[in-house]
Amino acid sequence: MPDQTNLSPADAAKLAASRAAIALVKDGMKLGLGTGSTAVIMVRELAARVKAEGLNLRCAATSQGTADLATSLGLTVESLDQIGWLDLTIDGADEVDPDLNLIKGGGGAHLREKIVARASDRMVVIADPAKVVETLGAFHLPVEVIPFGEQVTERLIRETLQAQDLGKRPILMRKRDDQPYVTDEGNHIFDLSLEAIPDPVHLARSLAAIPGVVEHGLFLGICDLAIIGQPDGNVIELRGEEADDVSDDLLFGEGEDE
Ligand SMILES: O=C(CO)[C@H](O)[C@H](O)COP(=O)(O)O
Repeated sequence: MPDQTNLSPADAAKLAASRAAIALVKDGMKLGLGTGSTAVIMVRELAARVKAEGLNLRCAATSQGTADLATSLGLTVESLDQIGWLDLTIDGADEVDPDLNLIKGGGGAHLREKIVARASDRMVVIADPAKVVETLGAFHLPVEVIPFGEQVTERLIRETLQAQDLGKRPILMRKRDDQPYVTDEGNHIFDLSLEAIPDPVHLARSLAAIPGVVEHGLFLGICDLAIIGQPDGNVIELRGEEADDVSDDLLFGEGEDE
């Protein structure tokens, strides 16, 4: 297992969050495994615990990359439909706000991530402190679109943003090696630079109503608990109503008001 002292502060925080989340795992559970650098640390830690304790788990992965990693480490990975419903999903996030609303999809997996999270009794987010924000939107908002007619879809997204006074900044097609990034489902991603999203519910509803949009990266009311790791190995848990006060401490320092 990695020694916390040899890690960057961000990785040490991700490791602390991962270990705290894995402590919630019980023998016989059906688990959703997230995607991203924090999820990679979590999957490695989980595999080590399964090996050490002989736990019997069934896992559904949120991306092919996570499925490959988990399988290579000896975890039992099945399709979501084979498992049916999950006890717990553990995943990273790009942003977490005081109401536990999230932006996800920095790793391009938010479609499967949202399906898996919604098919879980509990979704726990693991993150380093940089992911905690007061208002969502500084991180670009990923929107997965069907390639057919994607320029029309882009136009409809732009009109939606303009109608909500969010339309002044660019919409970029995500690229890899100068080619459109292709998701596990064969779709493309537009990244919306918005700075701030004052009304995430309104934006989420409008984006979901555009025909070529498959899924956006706003996860609203889905996360039950956010475990924010600290570089010193401690964690801070944000849950439901308490999240407001605790995330103020994370954002502004303990005891300080906004
Ligand atoms: O949503 C995701 C992938 O689609 C990731 O959870 C998110 O991008 C956070 O990634 P990382 O742990 O590498 O910061």
